[in-house]
Amino acid sequence: MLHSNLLRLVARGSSSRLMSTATKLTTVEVNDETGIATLTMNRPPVNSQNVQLLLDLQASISEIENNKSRGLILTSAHSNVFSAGLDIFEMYNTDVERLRTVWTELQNVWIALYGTSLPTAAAINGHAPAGGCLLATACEYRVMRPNFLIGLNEAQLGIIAPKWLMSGFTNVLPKRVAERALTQGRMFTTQEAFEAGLVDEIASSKEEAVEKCAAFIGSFAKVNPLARGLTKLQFRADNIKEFEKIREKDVADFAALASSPEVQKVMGTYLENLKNKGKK
Ligand SMILES: CCCCC/C=C\C/C=C\CC/C=C/CC(=O)SCCNC(=O)CCNC(=O)[C@H](O)C(C)(C)COP(=O)(O)OP(=O)(O)OC[C@H]1O[C@@H](n2cnc3c(N)ncnc32)[C@H](O)[C@@H]1OP(=O)(O)O
Repeated sequence: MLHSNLLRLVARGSSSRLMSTATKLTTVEVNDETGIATLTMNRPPVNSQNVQLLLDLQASISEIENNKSRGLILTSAHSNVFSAGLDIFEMYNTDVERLRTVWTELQNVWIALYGTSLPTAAAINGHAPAGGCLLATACEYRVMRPNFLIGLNEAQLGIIAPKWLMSGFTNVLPKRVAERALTQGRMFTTQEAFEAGLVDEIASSKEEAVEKCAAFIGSFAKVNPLARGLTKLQFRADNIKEFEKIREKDVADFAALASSPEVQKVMGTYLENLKNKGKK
């Protein structure tokens, strides 16, 4: 008997296959004509990154690498949020072990996406704060729908993001612009992000964003994939090496910080504000 979690191929129109991964919060769809895989985050309402979503993202990235797709497009199933970043509910009033797991899995997703030799692009079809921006900037190319916000807002929350978490961001922006944005905890509108170079193109719909991402990935059609991938990784090697050196200490530092009464208090107030916002 075929278990529903087994890799199954479901016909979707004439030219794409929905490859149900052994996961529930992400789906992978491979376009048969282009060979490009679309990885969709689907954790309503805002794709907040709990441990399960982080694990599912890792499984989907591995699946796409193993099924010989030509590239990966990351997007969201929701109409106005790409990803709200880490699930703050999961980090609030919990034990240190859980916090260690959250952070370890965030690191694992980042390194899987940032360090893949496959061409990657993000179709940002909604807001992308904090961990949402982290995933988008781990990709090589970004296309965003208008009138949304993207950025690393940690400084606004009184939190210092580690260097690896900022490295995709600092890769794509001039140093001075990145420093100012990170110290301000600035959230860029789509237009501002485009003008600064944080996103590469603006698209009026999710479909158009995915098409533009596919065109970017298609631009490598005539390039030797091994040469392309190794060249990409040479650009990223310094950040990856630096991250590998500190990754365990980084987990310990995060768990200590996030479990401290001061940061727990910030989280509690933040969650209250988020809930009250919904009531207004
Ligand atoms: C704040 C403390 C963080 C603590 C970290 C501690 C130590 C860290 C040290 C260093 C590392 C720092 C790295 C952090 C990485 C992160 O990703 S932290 C997460 C930061 N994310 C945000 O600040 C985003 C918050 N959300 C929003 O701004 C908005 O929700 C949105 C994404 C712009 C969408 O707006 P919209 O109007 O569409 O929706 P709502 O705001 O009404 O939300 C709907 C629903 O979803 C819940 N929700 C939203 N965001 C989160 C979240 N990040 N985690 C969990 N739940 C979230 C919200 O509460 C609503 O729920 P409902 O009221 O039950 O419907």
